[in-house]
Amino acid sequence: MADDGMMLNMVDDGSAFRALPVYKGGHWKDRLTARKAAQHYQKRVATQKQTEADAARAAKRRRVEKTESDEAVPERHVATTIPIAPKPPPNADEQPKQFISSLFTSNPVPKTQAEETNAVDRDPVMPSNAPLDDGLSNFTALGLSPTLASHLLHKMDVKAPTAIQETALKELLKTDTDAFIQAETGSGKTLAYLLPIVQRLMNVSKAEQEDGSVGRIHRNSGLFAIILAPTRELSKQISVVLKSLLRCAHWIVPGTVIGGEKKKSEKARLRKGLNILVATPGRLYDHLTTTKSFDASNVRWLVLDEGDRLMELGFFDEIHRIVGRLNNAMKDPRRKDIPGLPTSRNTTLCSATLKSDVERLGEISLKNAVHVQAEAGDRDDEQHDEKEEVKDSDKPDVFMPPAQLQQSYVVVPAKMRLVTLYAYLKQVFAGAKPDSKAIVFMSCSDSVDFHFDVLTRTKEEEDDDDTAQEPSPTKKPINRPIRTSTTSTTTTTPPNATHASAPTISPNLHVHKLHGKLPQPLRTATLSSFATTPRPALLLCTDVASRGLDLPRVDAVLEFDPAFSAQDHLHRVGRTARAGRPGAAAVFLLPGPEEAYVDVLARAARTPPRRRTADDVCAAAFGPSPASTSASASPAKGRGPATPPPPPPRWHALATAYQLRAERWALARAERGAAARRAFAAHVRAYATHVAAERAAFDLRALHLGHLAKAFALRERPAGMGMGVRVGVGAGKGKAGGGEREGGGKRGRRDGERDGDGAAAAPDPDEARRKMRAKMKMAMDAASEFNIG
Ligand SMILES: Nc1ncnc2c1ncn2[C@@H]1O[C@H](COP(=O)(O)OP(=O)(O)OP(=O)(O)O)[C@@H](O)[C@H]1O
Repeated sequence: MADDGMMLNMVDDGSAFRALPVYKGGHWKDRLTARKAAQHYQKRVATQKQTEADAARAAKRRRVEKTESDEAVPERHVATTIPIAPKPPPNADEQPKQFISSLFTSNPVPKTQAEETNAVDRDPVMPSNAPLDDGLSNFTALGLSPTLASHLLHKMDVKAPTAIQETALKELLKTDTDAFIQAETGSGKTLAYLLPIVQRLMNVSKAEQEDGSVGRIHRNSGLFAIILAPTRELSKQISVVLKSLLRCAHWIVPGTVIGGEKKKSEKARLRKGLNILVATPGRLYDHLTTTKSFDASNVRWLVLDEGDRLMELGFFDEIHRIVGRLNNAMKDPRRKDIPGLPTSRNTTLCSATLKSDVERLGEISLKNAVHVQAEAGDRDDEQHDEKEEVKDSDKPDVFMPPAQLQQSYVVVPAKMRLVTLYAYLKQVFAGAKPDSKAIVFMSCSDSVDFHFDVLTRTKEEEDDDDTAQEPSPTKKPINRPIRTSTTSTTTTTPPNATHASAPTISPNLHVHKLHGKLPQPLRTATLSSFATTPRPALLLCTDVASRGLDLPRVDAVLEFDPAFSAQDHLHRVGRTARAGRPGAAAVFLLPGPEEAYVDVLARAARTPPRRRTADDVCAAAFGPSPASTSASASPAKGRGPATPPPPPPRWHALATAYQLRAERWALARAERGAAARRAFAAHVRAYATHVAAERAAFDLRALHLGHLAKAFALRERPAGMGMGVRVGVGAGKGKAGGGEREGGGKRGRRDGERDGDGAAAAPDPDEARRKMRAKMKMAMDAASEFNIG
């Protein structure tokens, strides 16, 4: 059954009193569609006016009747007699009926208003994570050797330290201490903990050259530092930075054990000897317990990078055991006393946040740690014991995005999400630099797959679509190999046409997708392609790419689906505006309860986020209305409507045409429809997993599934999804209010948050949500999918 967004296109009965715009160029079907959409819009406005006039006349008649007779008409009866739609004309049956995809009707009214600050030009903001260019801070002044400083400058293009690097070098180069490094995204935390370690190991070798008292470090001198990262991707990234740093100290040998290859080769590497090891916790613990040749007795530094992520992925127990083993290893008789290196082991914990789970990690790994932060004001009391750390954490989390990041939110009705995504991306890449990149975050893998296919559908698929008027489940599927990147589709639309058919996002765009269900080698190849392509590139991904990944030249981040928590949001938007570069981030919000999320955004922003609407984005992307469509018509003389309804803006037709093409494409092949339905169902399930503090903004019961289906190029809400999801009465009006419900609305009233657990199995909704969120994470980006060793 069509939802209320699907309107029957009534046959033109000749009542149109205003010439329709003439559409030129493009495919004939799209021109037809655009024309029908315009007709439909005019008819709807006329019908609305007629309905209002009829209602007014009926009310007047009733008032007159009431005064003439004591028989009053009951109010509710009156209500049902008001015509809600015009009767079809007598010859309607002779005309072909067509469903018109009405994107612009029955959309909820946004609650938020454009802020005045939107209109004001904001002062340029100084980047908060940029290298310091005050002329005072340079690496040699902070204690780095000229060799290392020159290597940074000439080989790594790192001229001056960032604020966190400056503080870390001051604290960690000369003193032996545990440290908790906390700084915003993209501020250079990796070099902040690597530089002191590398410099001190280089100093040891220097001492040997001067007085011959210490043997120069070589691969068999011992393992001095271990860096633990939560995922393979992050470990590899750290390893790349470390290797490029050590090109000026080639005798210091780095290595990795992160799984994904035969353990035998890792064992061989460990046996050969390494000085600095990058590892994932599971794999490291495995080697600590099973690899006999693995000697950890000389370890002087343990770094726990991305502490919050380590905890989220459940590595607490492994790290606890690793710390215990390393403590024991310090008493090993094989331990060498090397002047210049710390006598006991120093541990550094890096985390963007100071949440309680990170504190737990600190409790088991840190002792009298210094708190290394970029802002001087936050370092008043630098010496903390573990208890003091816990006290500090009682203050609100001060994790903020980089100051130069421009944040905005776009209020997008559910039905318009797909077309607005397309329009938004068109805008991002219009006139962008040739190597500009953008990332779009989605809530689940199925949604990423679906949107990747929709945005990159090929000409061949579109042609296939053109021949299909109806769904054809019997057609053989096109054998599309698994691909994670492709060039955006080209269409037959001539560049200067009147845009009856949707143009491409950008002719040279290289589109990628990344999520946890893809095999590891594909993920690695995709990331590498996205990072290195010289063309404009787009990455559609889940939260697999939200933490720690340092992808170059990302100018824009779009949260197509809002993050599951404010913390996740900050990590996601932190993929842009790195190391002082500019960046923009936007999040799509549905009109209604979701707009409450603006408060969460504002709390996690240094300046209030700007507000835009789907109309703003689409109008800008599809082009402004031509003068002919905005000119006001002269009032009609005599009886009849005093003012003709304004014609729709031209972009309505273009947006509608885009939507219809996507729908036709999805309907044309059974496998595409199935993918769309899968994405829809997974999206709705993911929707139920927002953290408790933000759940009010993401109320599953307020979700209009019929409208949302359109965002997945479906013409109606898929029936019988079996998601265990129920949508409440408030979920849009629909006919008789019953069309929106899964399972006829007779299921439990609060089962929206459950995923097939059944009501009895999940008595505590919070617990159920937590479980479901954990499940979603596992399905999207969690440890199992990273194959963490
Ligand atoms: N002093 C510097 N000057 C210029 N660029 C730098 C400097 N230090 C680091 N960078 C660059 O900044 C980028 C971000 O660094 P890094 O990944 O270490 O940040 P981070 O703080 O760990 O971010 P996240 O919290 O997102 O993991 C990298 O591309 C790195 O090469």
